[in-house]
Amino acid sequence: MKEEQRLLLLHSSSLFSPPQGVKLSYGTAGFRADASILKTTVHRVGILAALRSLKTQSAVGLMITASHNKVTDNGVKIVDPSGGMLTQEWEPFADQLANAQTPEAFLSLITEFVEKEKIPLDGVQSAEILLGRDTRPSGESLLEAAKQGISSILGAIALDLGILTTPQLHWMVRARNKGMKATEPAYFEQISNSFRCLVDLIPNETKSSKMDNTVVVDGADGVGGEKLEVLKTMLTSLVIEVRNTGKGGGILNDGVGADYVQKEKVVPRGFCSNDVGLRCASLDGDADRLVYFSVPTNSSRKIDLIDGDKILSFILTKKGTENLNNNSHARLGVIQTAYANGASTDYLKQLGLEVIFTPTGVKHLHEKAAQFDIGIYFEANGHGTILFSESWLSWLEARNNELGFASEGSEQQKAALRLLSVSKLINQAVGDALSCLLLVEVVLQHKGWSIHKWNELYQDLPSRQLKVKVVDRTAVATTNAETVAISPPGIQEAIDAETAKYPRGRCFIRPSGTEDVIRVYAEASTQEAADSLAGSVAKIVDRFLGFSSSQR
Ligand SMILES: CC(=O)N[C@H]1[C@@H](OP(=O)(O)O)O[C@H](CO)[C@@H](O)[C@@H]1O
Ligand SMILES: [Mg+2]
Repeated sequence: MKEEQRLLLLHSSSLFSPPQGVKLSYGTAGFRADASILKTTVHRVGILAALRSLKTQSAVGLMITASHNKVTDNGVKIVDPSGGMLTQEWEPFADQLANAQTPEAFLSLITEFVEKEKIPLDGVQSAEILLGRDTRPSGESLLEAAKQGISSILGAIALDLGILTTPQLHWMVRARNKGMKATEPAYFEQISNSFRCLVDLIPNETKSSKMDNTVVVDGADGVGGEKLEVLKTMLTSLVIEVRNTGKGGGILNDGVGADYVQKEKVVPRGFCSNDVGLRCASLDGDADRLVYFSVPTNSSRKIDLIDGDKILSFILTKKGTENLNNNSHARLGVIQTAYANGASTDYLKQLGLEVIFTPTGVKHLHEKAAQFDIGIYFEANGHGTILFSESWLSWLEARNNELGFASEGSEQQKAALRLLSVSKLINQAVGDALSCLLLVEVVLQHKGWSIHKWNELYQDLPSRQLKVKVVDRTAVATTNAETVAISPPGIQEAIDAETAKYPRGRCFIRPSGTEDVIRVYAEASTQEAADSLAGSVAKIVDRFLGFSSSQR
């Protein structure tokens, strides 16, 4: 490393000191913590992003968001050149960098890594980092820290793209590296155009059905609501009413948003019993999750929830998957996590599909989905997308041209055109609530289905999720796609013994990667049973790891 570069890094990192007594970890989706302690971490991630860009000789992204977490939290993550999450191979290095205690220790970690990875840190090659942030008030100053980090790498350029949804930034990084326009207007144009194509391809029989084409969306008082207000003006044949746009003084994710709606199963702020019969949807704080809901008659605050599992199950109909199999021999992959409702997995298996399970977090699901011609993944919380492999898309393009030549307007050609449009509508870089919303809406219009018909696709098994605060959540280690706890010793046996008491009981625990808690998930044949199983297992967690046990 050049002396000039060494001094620059030393000087820059001496301006930021790491928080004391905190061990930071890259986690499920980057570093997250109370925003007040994150400046140094973000500065260091700026440097890391520049190194990643130099290593890959491509543009990378840096997003400042804490998604569904409370407004006072924030976070930072890197978007790899493909538009996906930072390669998991670099996560241990990210952890080391974030936890280095002195500028000298920080510099020596970088020197060693740059040598090992053969990163051209010579000031000749340039790095390019696209920056985005959500609407959190702490975002602006954290972004400045990221810029300072980036500017301490010679020849690195930061492009500040302002306030964006997380999926928009992922989309733009991917577009940039493919030589396409990487701007917000280009993003809106692509998704609204492909939506229009799909609407044009709706069969006449259902086009004339009396389906309500209005959807009411809870924007979580975050960036998604703001962006949806722009997108909705570019659409025909769909009316979007946005509530909780962030403009009315509501607090981000506070009693609103996809995480709240999915976990609490009650109406978000801004919705009430007058909304009976409406098709409603909810985005999370950075608009990468989408769930739907409706307000049943005579409800106090309870909702009928349509989660990510039901979005996935509804997109994959029997007829559609058979057609794919027979006409294109596409290898179809369906990916879920242990949080998927058991009834959804049963439903998908009944369609003859093989379901693959990965650990929680899009980085795992996405990686698996990318191994198929068409890989579809959703987390129960509404984060998911459909990936199309480049080679299968080329085949489809050729097939479409061939069909157009032989029999323009045939059903087969329409099917090919539909899939091509879906591949442009649905974000190929990461799960995206805005593009998913448009896909769901056009599929509903295509089928002529109401939200109630959709909800009846199968009946969810009652479930309950709880969080338990413990002394050290890293004491829990899991295996088998997080369904079995291998430490602390004896805890899994205790969970199994409890679960065995409940018909259709299923329960697992894992440390959250975004919050300082252990998550408990329980499913059973009745809501009371699911609540009781989750409660008993939460007590087991507390007994093995809780504050009370630490005092003993
Ligand atoms: C149970 C749950 O919903 N977990 C979420 C949550 O991760 P945790 O590691 O469970 O905190 O946030 C992740 C990022 O948004 C998301 O990918 C994941 O599904
Ligand atoms: Mg999110």
